[in-house]
Amino acid sequence: MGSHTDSTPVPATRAGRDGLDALLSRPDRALIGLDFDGTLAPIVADPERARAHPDAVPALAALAPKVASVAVVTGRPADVAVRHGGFAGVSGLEHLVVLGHYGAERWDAVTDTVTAPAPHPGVAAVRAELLDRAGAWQGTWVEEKGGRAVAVHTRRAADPQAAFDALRPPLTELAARHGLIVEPGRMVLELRPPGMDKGVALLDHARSIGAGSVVYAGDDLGDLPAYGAVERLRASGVPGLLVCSGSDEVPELRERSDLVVDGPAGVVALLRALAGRLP
Ligand SMILES: O=P(O)(O)OC[C@H]1O[C@H](O[C@H]2O[C@H](CO)[C@@H](O)[C@H](O)[C@H]2O)[C@H](O)[C@@H](O)[C@@H]1O
Repeated sequence: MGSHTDSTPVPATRAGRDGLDALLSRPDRALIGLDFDGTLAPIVADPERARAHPDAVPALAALAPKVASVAVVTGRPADVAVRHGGFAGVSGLEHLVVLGHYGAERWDAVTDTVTAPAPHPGVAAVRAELLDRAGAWQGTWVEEKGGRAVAVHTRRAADPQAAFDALRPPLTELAARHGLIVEPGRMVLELRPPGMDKGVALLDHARSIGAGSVVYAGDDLGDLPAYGAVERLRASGVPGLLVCSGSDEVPELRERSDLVVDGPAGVVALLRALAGRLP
């Protein structure tokens, strides 16, 4: 694990230190990718009340003009992440990109528009079946994600992990019957279309801007493909730094990261430190 000092925390791995060095020496070629929930926004019991850490936008606005690109890569619909993040119309974030629905959607600050594919018909079908069963799983809550996915949350159940484990097989069967996949996350099982993930989204964006280095920070299982993308980039000679916004809920991410920080407050401190190190 990296240790925090007053300045930039030090990655625990050689690859991570190379990624950080590359960012600091050529910031104009650096891509900063950030997950939203659990990374920029503290986890809360009600997903509709999740908001970016109060210092996140100022830190991003200080860093973004100094690097090639800052992209928020999230499972949320892009417009929801923009609203909950407070990302629109911010000086310094004129070129922010939000890749929503695991990269299926894209919001560009410069135009303030979202581009998205047509909704998958399976989503309406599973939504109808889930609403039929409303109340069957006590304490769970169904999040409707703009007609493009539905997520069953168990955080507010009496035993969140037991509810998650019990629901996973029937939801996997339901998703498969309608051509969808289940995306497991922190006390959430999301039913969504296949074919896109955060790794594809991050890699496409990195290639489209010709990134010379990549930093990616995440906290959840859905971020593992983005970690994989950074590892692929490293293998092709593009240095990268994997940051874990630490929690006890997802050890898989912590184990693959170069640097663990203390949740969204730690991510914000890192962003601020990076901005402070760059001209
Ligand atoms: O890719 P992300 O930006 O991390 O989004 C993943 C899911 O995040 C949200 O759920 C998570 O955050 C909630 C609010 O803090 C929390 O209550 C829940 O337990 C977490 O799983 C969001 O509601 C989902 O739609 C996202 O897919």
